[in-house]
Amino acid sequence: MNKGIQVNSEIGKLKSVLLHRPGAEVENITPDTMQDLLFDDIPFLKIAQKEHDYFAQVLRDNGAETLYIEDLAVEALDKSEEIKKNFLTTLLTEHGYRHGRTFEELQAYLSGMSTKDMVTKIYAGVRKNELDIKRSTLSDMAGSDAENLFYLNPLPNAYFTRDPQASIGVGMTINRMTFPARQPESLITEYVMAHHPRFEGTPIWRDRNHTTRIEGGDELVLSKNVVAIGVSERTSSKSIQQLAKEFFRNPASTFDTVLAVEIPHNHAMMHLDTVFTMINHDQFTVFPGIFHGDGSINTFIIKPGKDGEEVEIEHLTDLEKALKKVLNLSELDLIECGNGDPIVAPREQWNDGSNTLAIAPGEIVTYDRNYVTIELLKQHGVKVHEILSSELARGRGGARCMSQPIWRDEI
Ligand SMILES: NC(=[NH2+])NCCC[C@H](N)C(=O)O
Repeated sequence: MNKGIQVNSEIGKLKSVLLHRPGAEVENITPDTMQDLLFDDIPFLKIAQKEHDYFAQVLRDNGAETLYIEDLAVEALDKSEEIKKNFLTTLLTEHGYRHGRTFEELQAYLSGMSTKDMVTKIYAGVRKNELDIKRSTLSDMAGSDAENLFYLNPLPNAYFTRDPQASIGVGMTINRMTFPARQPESLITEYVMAHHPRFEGTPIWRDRNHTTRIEGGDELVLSKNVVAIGVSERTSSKSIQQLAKEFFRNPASTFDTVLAVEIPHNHAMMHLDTVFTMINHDQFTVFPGIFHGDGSINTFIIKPGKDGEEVEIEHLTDLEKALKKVLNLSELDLIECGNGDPIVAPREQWNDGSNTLAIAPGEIVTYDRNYVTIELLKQHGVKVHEILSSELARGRGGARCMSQPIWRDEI
């Protein structure tokens, strides 16, 4: 077992990875809550679990240790009664419950369970009909709160373990998530990082106590010194600049370059990794829909500042040029999702055709349904492991989104 974190690339052989097996939370999505819960449909849980187990098996068969974050959370919270209590208090407070009847009843209900059941329940959500709380507050009887059937909403996005945090180098960012539906997920990461013995002493580049937001799907480790970050629906330019400064300042960091890439702000492309992933030293997938009509795109190379400036920023509008520059490459192979076809590319992107998980240089895991992109990848010499995707894809995330590497071999 490797302790701590080692992720100095997107492509080094994958040795350990964090997953979350979709559970009862997925069955707590309804047509009315779907949008707030960031889903476009309701997956069939039994099949989603089968598909997820298959995905995990492919990773194990190829030499990766699979760790389930829900298990690590139980181990971390079981370290002491106090840790468990603080976690619950914070969770409830962040949901807006402060000392008072509901707070106390929820606390009693959840802390009366085994830690495993409690964690499972927190993912699944706590329905109002599970507790018999006699309340006479107006918010329980009128307005939008009264319509909500949950005291604690389900966390159906939790199987996208990529997003609540990001492993970068020897450390992590623990992320302030954009939407309330996902904010509790990074609280779970925070407790795992702080209290699980496996992660003792791990540097935290940026914690979740910020007002500016960032999500792991936007954070790509291109090399030991370069991180690419999407300026997206989920990640703001302010967070990127703050994180860049931390990389340049913190002696535990080896990163001296941040490449910010501005992508369209919409649900189909909520993170950079839905339109751009790294496959090999010089190979990437890219969705052509991110380029402006003239083929340009805003990219910004951020470096440590000189002459008292915080940082130095160079603006380039050519992605290929920017990548060559930061990675010191003379040639680059950008492989277009759906072969750039105006129907196939957006169709396959919608189901994460550009979202690949590299498990070694030139070797990836990706959804089977995106067969046009897969064929093209093979023509470009990429070794492809196809995984099942009927139900998992309904959450708008693919193999990279469903995995948080914590150890990769150096390349
Ligand atoms: N790394 C990713 N692209 N993750 C996809 C997350 C999808 C999820 N439904 C959300 O909207 O948050």
